[in-house]
Amino acid sequence: MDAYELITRNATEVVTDEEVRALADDPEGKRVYVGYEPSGVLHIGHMLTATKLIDLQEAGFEVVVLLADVHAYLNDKGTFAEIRETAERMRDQFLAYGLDADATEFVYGSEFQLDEEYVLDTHELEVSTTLNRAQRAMAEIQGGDTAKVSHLVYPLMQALDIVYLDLDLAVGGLDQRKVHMLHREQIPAMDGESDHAYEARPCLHTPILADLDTGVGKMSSSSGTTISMEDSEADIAEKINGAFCPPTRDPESDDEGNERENPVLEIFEYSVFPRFDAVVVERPEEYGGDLEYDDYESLAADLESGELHPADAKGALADYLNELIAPGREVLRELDA
Ligand SMILES: Nc1ncnc2c1ncn2[C@@H]1O[C@H](COP(=O)(O)OP(=O)(O)OP(=O)(O)O)[C@@H](O)[C@H]1O
Ligand SMILES: N[C@@H](Cc1ccc(O)cc1)C(=O)O
Repeated sequence: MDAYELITRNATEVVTDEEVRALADDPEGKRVYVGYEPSGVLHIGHMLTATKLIDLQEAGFEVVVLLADVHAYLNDKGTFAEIRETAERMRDQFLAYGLDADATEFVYGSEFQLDEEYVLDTHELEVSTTLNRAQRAMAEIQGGDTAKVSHLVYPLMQALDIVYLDLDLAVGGLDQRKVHMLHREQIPAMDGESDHAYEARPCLHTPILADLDTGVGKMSSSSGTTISMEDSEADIAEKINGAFCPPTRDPESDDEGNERENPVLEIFEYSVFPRFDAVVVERPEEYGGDLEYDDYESLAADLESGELHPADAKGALADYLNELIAPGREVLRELDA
């Protein structure tokens, strides 16, 4: 796989393709980040972007993980002291998940977001951005139903982080795209207080997983079922066993099932195949024996044709997910001991 393929595999969107191709021509030492509101426990949504960071690390990028403590505070996720404590827990889980400790820089937002130049730059963006624009950027990020003033400052600061961390590429789930678009439009128009380059950076967005039980809407940790590093092997098996996984999809039918995604296949595609060379589905001899897949497409085709039964696919998915999650679970156990 060449650098461009590795950088962009499983990305839903890159902005712009031309800029990302230029990075792929010489990725060594380029800087990329994902920012996370510290929430204590990594869930499968965080893991998707972390998997992309692992790809980028392999391609030669320097990875920055922003533990966005100030942003979590602005999004009403707790007191500042509580947020700082959960950030520390999250850092260890990212390393356990497979990020290379020597090539990953962890930065707290509060390390630079309270500096005078940064604060003045935020104010400059407050002057140049309409209320409507900031609110739209936050639509998929804002916690709670009521927009607060803090929710309007939040996306402006996120747009500025990309400048202050001297990044060459910003990565996030597709829910971050409007903030990234705000970055691309507003930053080049700034006067700016600092020596950083006020230039728009390319962005890469990872997919949003569908709800595990229904395949409709977004998998969410506050409602519905999600997989996290707190889950035991038995929890994972139970959750995956209950997941929506229709055996076949008939494109001609207007049955409701066709509007749903298949979360089991999504997790195979975005979380499992990028981390394992091959996937083995164990089956008793009487049902045809083990199946081995080198790529996602052949597994999906077998599920579609009926060669692979959903129950067998789910069993394998639970095993592979457990393997990915086990080291982080161990870290949590040690922290709580
Ligand atoms: N369904 C999903 N699929 C992929 N990534 C997701 C998903 N949900 C959240 N993320 C990612 O996980 C990170 C945390 O997002 P967020 O706090 O919104 O998730 P959450 O804990 O599920 O929140 P909520 O309970 O409000 O839905 C973000 O980086 C986001 O892009
Ligand atoms: N907006 C991100 C968190 C974040 C904060 C600041 C950033 O610079 C980047 C990302 C989220 O929804 O989780």
